[in-house]
Amino acid sequence: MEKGASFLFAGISFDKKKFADDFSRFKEKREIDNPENDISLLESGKAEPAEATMVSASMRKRKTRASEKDAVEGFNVFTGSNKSAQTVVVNEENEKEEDGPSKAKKELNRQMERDAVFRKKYSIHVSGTNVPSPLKTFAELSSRYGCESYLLHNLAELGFKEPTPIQRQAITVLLCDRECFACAPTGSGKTLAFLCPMLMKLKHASKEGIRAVIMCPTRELAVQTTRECKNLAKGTKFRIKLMKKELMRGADLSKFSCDVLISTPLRLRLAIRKKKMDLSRVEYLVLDEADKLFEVGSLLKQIDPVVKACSNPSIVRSLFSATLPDFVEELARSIMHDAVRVIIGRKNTASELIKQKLIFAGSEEGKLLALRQSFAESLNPPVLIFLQSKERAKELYGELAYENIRVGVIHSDLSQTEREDAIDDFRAGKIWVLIATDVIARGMDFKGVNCVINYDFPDSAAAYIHRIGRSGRAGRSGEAISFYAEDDIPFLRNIANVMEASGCEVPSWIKALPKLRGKKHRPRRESISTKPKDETEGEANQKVKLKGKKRRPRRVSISTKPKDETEGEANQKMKLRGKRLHPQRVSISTKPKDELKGKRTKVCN
Ligand SMILES: Nc1ncnc2c1ncn2[C@@H]1O[C@H](COP(=O)(O)OP(=O)(O)OP(=O)(O)O)[C@@H](O)[C@H]1O
Repeated sequence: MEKGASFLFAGISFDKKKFADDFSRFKEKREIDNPENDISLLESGKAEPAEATMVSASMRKRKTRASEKDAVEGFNVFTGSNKSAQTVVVNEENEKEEDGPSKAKKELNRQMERDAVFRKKYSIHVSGTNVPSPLKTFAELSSRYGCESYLLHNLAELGFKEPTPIQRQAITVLLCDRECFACAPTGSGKTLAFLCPMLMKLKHASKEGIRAVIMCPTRELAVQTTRECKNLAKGTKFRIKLMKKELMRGADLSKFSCDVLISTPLRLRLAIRKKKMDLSRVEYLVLDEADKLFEVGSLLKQIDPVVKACSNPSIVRSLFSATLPDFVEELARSIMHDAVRVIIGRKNTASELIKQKLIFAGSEEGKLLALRQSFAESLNPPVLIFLQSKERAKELYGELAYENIRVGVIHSDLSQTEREDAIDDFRAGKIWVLIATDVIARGMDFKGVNCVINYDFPDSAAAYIHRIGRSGRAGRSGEAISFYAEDDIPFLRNIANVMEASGCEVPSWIKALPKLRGKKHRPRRESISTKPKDETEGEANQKVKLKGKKRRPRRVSISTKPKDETEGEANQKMKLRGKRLHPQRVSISTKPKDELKGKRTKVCN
């Protein structure tokens, strides 16, 4: 792990003067703290004032912090829901030993048993102390947490009838002011799992600084999350802002305020450093695709100062991803306060709704042939094709652009507008096959992608899970095809493990391959292009410019005549339009011209 990682989430100091209001509230709440009441309120699942539920949870959190317990207290990681439930029961019994068995305690035990059964049904695994009961229905947002009617209305408008497993658990955890790191399969509704409690916690629009921050690893994902957040907040006055270039043009952002700010780490870091953006009032911080953000390298360096700048002591931080490697868990465990870990199904597995296939293509040439053949046999758009670099994406685009397929390309060399256009066109069905780099491999929600093709083998199991997860979303089925060549064989086993874990068959010879750990697989690959390099690049660039125009490619002339001659004829023809056709024809005669003239003269005479 990089050195900088140790600073993550650190540096939070409480400025009592600046936060005098918060401080006095904090004091008040501590005075009325009563853990037993908290738990029975939380776990009963009955209608109760939202305020009471949330306040009690936040009190518990603050009490834990104030008592200076170990920061990771309560992390019975991998112990599962039953055991954590037991832990709570034992703690409760110890605390109230002298009171003897009470009705409330019995009810609490029963509730915990019910929760355990419910969690098992939805493959929800939790670790941490006093984990709140999962949601049974969206209506409980109102009955248990007093959510505003606009939210239930918007959920219904969006067609969401019942919560997905991650929503059932993560929403209640966050509503109880508990920090949370969550791992759930791709396409399982993680976005709503953090947006919904965030809007509920913010309650109403306010102009007091920046109140919530969501960090996403790519601009595309930030745009999508902003749109989803606005959809969910329809009918409210919440100011939901995407951190755009235009916003950065402001000379000083120290007074900038909004309810929700969605950004990539780089923009936000620049805004803090160069434009004095103030994040000290942020109450809610989400790191979406957390493992990507924590990847050692540039992103980690960018999020560190952002996380430090979010210095509000009451902040609730959460991490979400479909893949949660051990190093991210360790980092989260060591830095978050009394966090709850929520895992849906098995960690780091692909969605079971995706039919996965491996195809041996031998060489680059073999891949192109296999792709063309599969399109010829059956093309079932929308299809996404992933390549390992923008150069290769351009090359494949150069090969497919003039075939009878509506194909598009997206990579980091395109402008923001061109990238957004490509995504919009793909969503609208104007593009059937979208060739892409990993820039859209994570988080992007394209409804109904039928097939994902890994033209280039993914560089890790996590990359594989995210790429293929663009299909098989929200309960729909999908297909994933991965081409592999000789070079990829040593890396097959990692992917095969993922396939097997999600119920796909894997040949035994692949399972017998030696394990490879921690290595990223990005081999130097031969060019895809069957054309000279300059030509391919030129065409790819030209195509991007032509987007939206009629497709009339420059074709090699059919004419066998020199160019000038052909053009001359064409111009002449244009002039003659509407005149009678009396073309000057080449003489039929095989005799010399003079001789012929003489003869004609003769006849006439
Ligand atoms: N409760 C629900 N009922 C039905 N559909 C839902 C529900 N919640 C979310 N969805 C839909 O499911 C799809 C996937 O959701 P989302 O993009 O949040 O997945 P995700 O888990 O974040 O995936 P990824 O790991 O790829 O980022 C979206 O189209 C979303 O509108």
